[in-house]
Amino acid sequence: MALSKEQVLAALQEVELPGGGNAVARDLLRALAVHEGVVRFVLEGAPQAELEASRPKLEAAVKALPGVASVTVIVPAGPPRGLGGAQQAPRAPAIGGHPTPQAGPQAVPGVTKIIAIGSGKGGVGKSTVSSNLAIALARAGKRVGLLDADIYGPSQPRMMGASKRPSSPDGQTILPLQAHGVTLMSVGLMLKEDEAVIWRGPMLMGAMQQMLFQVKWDEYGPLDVLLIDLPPGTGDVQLTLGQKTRLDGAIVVSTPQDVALLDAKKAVDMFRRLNVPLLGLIENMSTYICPNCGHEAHLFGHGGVEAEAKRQDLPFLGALPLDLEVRLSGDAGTPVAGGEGAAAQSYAALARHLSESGAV
Ligand SMILES: Nc1ncnc2c1ncn2[C@@H]1O[C@H](COP(=O)(O)OP(=O)(O)OP(=O)(O)O)[C@@H](O)[C@H]1O
Repeated sequence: MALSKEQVLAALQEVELPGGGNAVARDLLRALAVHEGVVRFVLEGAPQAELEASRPKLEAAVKALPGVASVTVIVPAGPPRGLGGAQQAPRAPAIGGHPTPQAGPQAVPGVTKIIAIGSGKGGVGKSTVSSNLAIALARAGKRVGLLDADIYGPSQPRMMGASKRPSSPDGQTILPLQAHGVTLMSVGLMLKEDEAVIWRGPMLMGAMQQMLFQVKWDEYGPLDVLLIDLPPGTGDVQLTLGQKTRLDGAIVVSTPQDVALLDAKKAVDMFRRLNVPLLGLIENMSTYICPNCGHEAHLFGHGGVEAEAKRQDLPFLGALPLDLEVRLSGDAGTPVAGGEGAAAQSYAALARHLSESGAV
């Protein structure tokens, strides 16, 4: 029988590393390839001296397997790197490795409910709604977590005004931050601000798994709800979440524009296929009131999302106006929901509705 990846992983799991644990459990393996007896992999995510010291033992363990023609173990030069190249604090785990096997969807420890916030199209305000709703729910007395799963364009660190790199006391567990009363984690917190994520599907899946299960979500107390700010569209991240954990609900954000609505319908369809209960649709950037003359304009149309919700027999959760204050406060890291104006009241009403309906 041909040599398999599983056999190689099993052999590597048996090797105790100088720093304790094994390379599989500590997620130090990258790009494992097994082809016609030729085995190659990269060791990454621990101090280089430890990786170098581990290399001969790991090579020997794989060579001892029947059917192995050659083994190449690469230890990249330089300090440990993670998140597609970001320099890491000494013991922080690397993010974005290949996913580890998991038997079906699992609960996230310390979290009662998980609600995903998605959109079909980018730029419709999904992250803005996520951060403001998280704060509004926290103000209403809920214990709230916010996971920025928008891996290619993480905006929650900026919107929530949190930029400290999360720490990891044991090199495995990642401690989330806290901002505006919300427990927060984002891939963006582990990247340099202008660094691009260039990952294939499996790396994304590994990163999502880590974000769910390696982050100590109950660091500041158990959470009533974890909101997940999804990337736009219907791709690997959405699918991984559906496979790795149980989502208790989904909210779809759209602008009233036809192009956005078309994609929002696809997001609705995706959640239905993943068997995630749809809590409803939100129309963002619905109306614009001119601050000078009070004239009401509908820059992206108006009412389209409510009509679509009706057509799909889904709750319509509300229309949020296009408001300069919303953009400015989001850019400043102090979302409007933490203040007292009309926008804050809209979000408070949304939080109340979700609480009263038992969704949160
Ligand atoms: N109701 C609103 N009024 C004014 N500006 C808004 C409103 N909603 C969102 N914005 C602004 O629009 C921009 C895009 O919003 P946001 O990042 O929340 O969208 P997104 O759907 O999460 O985008 P992406 O798909 O790129 O992650 C931001 O600058 C944000 O401040």
